[in-house]
Amino acid sequence: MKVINLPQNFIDARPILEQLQKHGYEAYFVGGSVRDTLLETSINDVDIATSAYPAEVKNIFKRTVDTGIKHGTVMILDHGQGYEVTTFRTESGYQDFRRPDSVTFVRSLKEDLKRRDLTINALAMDPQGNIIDLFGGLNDLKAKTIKAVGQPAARFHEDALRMMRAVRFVSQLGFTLDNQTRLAIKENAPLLTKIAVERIHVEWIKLMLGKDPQKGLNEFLKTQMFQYCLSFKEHEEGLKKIAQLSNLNLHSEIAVWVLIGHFFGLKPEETGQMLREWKSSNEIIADVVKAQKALNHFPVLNPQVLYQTGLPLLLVANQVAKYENNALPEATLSDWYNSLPIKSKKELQLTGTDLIKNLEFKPGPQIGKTINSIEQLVLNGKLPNKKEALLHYTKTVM
Ligand SMILES: Nc1ccn([C@@H]2O[C@H](COP(=O)(O)OP(=O)(O)OP(=O)(O)O)[C@@H](O)[C@H]2O)c(=O)n1
Ligand SMILES: [Mg+2]
Repeated sequence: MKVINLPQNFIDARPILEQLQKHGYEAYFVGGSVRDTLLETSINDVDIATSAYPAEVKNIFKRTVDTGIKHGTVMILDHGQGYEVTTFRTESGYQDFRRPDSVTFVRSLKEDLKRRDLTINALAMDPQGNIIDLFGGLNDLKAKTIKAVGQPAARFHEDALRMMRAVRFVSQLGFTLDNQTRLAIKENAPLLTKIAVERIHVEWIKLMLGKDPQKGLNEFLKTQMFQYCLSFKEHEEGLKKIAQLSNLNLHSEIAVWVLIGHFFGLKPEETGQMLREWKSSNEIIADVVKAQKALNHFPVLNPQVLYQTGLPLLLVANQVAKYENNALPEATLSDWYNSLPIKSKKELQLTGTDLIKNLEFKPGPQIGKTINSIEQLVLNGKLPNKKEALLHYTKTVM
């Protein structure tokens, strides 16, 4: 099989492969970019694999950087943008179920592809676009099957994260999990506890934002992987409810966690606590907590809630509200928000300095308190947002 119209990323990288070939080595595109090209979806970066050893690669090109030399990866800068080239390799050991004890460079493409996770990820493509399919990847792409290369259990012992990757691809591609692969995941699911939570997190979000998250979630449940992902083990019912939602179609990580917190029956602060275990950033945690708080008010939103949440997070909460039939038309939500007299404190036409200059306030807590009260009055339409009026009110009433 040959890809006729190679995407531009491959064409740009082709001189690197050709130069390796000119020196007598093999060089191929491998991994996700080949898979996605065959699926006719867009690609980002291309991975290049070669029979040349790292020292040999460095001899051929003028400008290289040792980005992962121990694992055989060298970055080549000769052709504008940097390209990572990795020497064919096999691995051995895997005592920690995460990474090999040792990496051995080899000259054979087959040896390299054999230790990759899934058949659809074990395809190679030469610079002319010819596909090299040594493990049935093309067939599985056609049959829409997610299947481990060779013995599934062996692949999962090499890197237990691959079990999550398999189910993530079920969701992302809408493919079906091969039976043997599913069985092996079920047997080896406890190995997930050996994997850094950050890595599981990435796969989990990709799963939830995939094109068929229900399908991915059902496999996540069926294989029992959820039992080994932090507090998910206590929320089988919540996960099942989510897996049964129709048209699950979220657009952001924040929406994913708001939905989860909501269907797990957690209070916003408890969702925040769960996210700390998942090692989310403070920024994401704050946004999720805010959006879930707003969700609890839907579909009745007073100015206070609109103001505190902000439009982007209101729209996120609205996405989740859909699954409780509480959602508002987005235009209505935007209109409500846009008709707020002020969107932030910065827009308030009265500042602490005004109070000091005009009303002889002394620096101290009283200033903040006054500004907060005025902010509330303006927000609720009780006072116009005009400096004169606000000063006058402060002077005569407060
Ligand atoms: N645990 C892993 C991770 C990666 N790979 C191999 O390395 C390639 C590149 O890995 P990565 O970029 O992480 O994944 P992709 O398959 O490219 O998927 P994505 O589109 O998410 O980048 C994969 O296709 C696969 O051949 C693997 O065998 N086992
Ligand atoms: Mg990739």
